[in-house]
Amino acid sequence: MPSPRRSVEGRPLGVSASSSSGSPGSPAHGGGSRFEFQSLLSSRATGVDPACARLRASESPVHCRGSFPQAAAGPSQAPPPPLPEEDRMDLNPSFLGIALRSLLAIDLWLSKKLGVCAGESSSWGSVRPLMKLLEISGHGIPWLVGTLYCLCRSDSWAGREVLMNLLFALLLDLLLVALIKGLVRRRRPAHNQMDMFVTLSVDKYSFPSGHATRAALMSRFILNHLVLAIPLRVLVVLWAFVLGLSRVMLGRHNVTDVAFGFFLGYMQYSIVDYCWLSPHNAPVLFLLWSQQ
Ligand SMILES: CC(C)=CCC/C(C)=C/CC/C(C)=C/CC/C(C)=C/COP(=O)(O)O
Repeated sequence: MPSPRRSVEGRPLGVSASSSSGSPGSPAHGGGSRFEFQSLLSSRATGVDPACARLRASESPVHCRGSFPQAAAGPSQAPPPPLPEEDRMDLNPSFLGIALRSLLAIDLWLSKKLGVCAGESSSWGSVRPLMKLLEISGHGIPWLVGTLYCLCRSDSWAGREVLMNLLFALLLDLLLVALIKGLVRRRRPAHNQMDMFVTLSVDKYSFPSGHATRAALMSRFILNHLVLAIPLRVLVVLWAFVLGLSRVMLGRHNVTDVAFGFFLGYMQYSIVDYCWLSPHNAPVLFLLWSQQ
């Protein structure tokens, strides 16, 4: 980020970045952009912030030197029109802002480092086919088709109940992931090749990872409703973890997309468990199904 003192064009205090190419307000995109200075008095939409006024009047070294004609011109001169909100960058962002930007920077850096199967020519390009096989194992379509098939074949009420809830869980997952992807609209990493097996339109976005939510949701569901030997239980957890990791290795996602995906999938299971469908609370659903 250019130093405010070096790129002074006008007024003291608040900094605004006006760029024609970078993302607005983002210091990460400030390269080549023109930085302007604007009085905090004019950058605040309403009233005068007393702290800013004090700084402007007496404590600003810039102002004291008297090297800025507009600042020195006195209160009678009309303040310049405020820049659009998206062109401004606060000089003293909050601790949360700094923490989030740092997390984002670490996320992007780590995701790029881990994206070793992003292309055939990448350092681990030879394991890309295996990663893509894993991708299919966590895709929504095989899970939906498999559940519907088992539901049709099931001849016990207990089995039907579990499968009905599994179907509900899968549909809830698709809905929530599509909703969040559509709201957040985070682009997939630049190094991703968009060569995925059947996608929905929101799947051009990466936050959260749908494979990670499914991995967490399905593994929790299986561990709670299937009686499995310990090695198989370990395998289920391992599958979920490796599937999440493979999303970053394939370059499909950043680490935070997968981490949040795991969290969301875990929480989705809690919702499904809480709303557990049974012939007692959803008799119509079960009667309809039994007439198929
Ligand atoms: C069969 C029934 C009852 C309903 C069909 C519902 C439906 C719209 C299914 C679509 C399944 C589908 C195409 C899911 C996309 C899965 C996917 C590619 C997710 C992206 O994962 P990500 O980890 O890259 O975010």
